[in-house]
Amino acid sequence: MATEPIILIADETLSVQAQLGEALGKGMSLVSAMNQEQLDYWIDQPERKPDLLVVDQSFVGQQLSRFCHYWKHDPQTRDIALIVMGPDDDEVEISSLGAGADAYLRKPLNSQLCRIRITQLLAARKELQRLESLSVTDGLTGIANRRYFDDFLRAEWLRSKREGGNIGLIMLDIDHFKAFNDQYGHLDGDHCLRKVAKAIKEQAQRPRDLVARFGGEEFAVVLPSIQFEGMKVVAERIQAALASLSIPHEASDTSPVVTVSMGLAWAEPSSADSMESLIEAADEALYAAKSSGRNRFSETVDLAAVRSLMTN
Ligand SMILES: Nc1nc2c(ncn2[C@@H]2O[C@H](COP(=O)(O)OP(=O)(O)OP(=O)(O)O)[C@@H](O)[C@H]2O)c(=O)[nH]1
Repeated sequence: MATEPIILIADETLSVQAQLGEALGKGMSLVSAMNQEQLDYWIDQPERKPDLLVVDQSFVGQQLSRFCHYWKHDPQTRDIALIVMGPDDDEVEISSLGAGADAYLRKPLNSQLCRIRITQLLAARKELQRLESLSVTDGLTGIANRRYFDDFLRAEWLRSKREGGNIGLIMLDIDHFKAFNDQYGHLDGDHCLRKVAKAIKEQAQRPRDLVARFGGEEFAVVLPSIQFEGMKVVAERIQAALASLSIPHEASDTSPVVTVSMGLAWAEPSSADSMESLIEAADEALYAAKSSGRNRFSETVDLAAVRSLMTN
């Protein structure tokens, strides 16, 4: 996949597109929109959206400050940096910046200034993304952390509720991990956690799946839009992946290699259920898998039973 930043230029004149192309040179991918339809096309790209939009004031006309305001608030576009090009006019510049544009370029364009502004904005954006990614990543395993898991599950829960979809959750816990640490030491314990995290992540392959470290030696897999039978397939794949990892665990009385126990829960979110009830259901199932011998998965599908447990 191309890692070059994508700059979207929305301007009805070809000469501006050409000037910016020349000014920016290599190392950036330039795409253009000559009308609103083409702009929408680029913004709707599910895989790779532009990193920066450079839009001419006349492209949006009288609606400039409204456009900037929406751009910075709409979840679809707010992460795309915004530069407005317009006349040599303080008022237009002030209203663009005041409404949320990240920078303003006066026409006729000065190529050097364009390059500097765009490069600076992209660098600042990259740094912000780096910091954001650190705050949602587990330092030891490199997968999502608990904070990200909470936000992600909440968003998916609300989405499923809105769209009448469903959502699956698998909670996993490494078997006899205390004994593993005692036998091999904490450094090997950390190494084992990294390998297990990677193996689990490789089994949740759909773009909207999430694997997170829930805490300690516990992991969570969120599977949006899945049928319950599909969850079992993922759980079986995880078991097989752990078996082929084959990390020795001499202190385990379950298996000579590291294994995991899993709890599966599935819901079609309704107003009667909460996200917490789904976590509770998966936890209950995990507990059942541990009590019935470990290295297996259990299912708690009945959210109603869990609901009554929580309210009593
Ligand atoms: N090395 C290492 N160990 C951790 C980390 N986080 C949690 N642990 C250890 O994980 C162990 C969890 O132990 P328990 O909760 O008793 O569970 P268990 O030994 O896995 O037993 P069962 O879950 O019943 O199979 C504890 O010894 C923790 O210290 C970590 O980041 N690194």
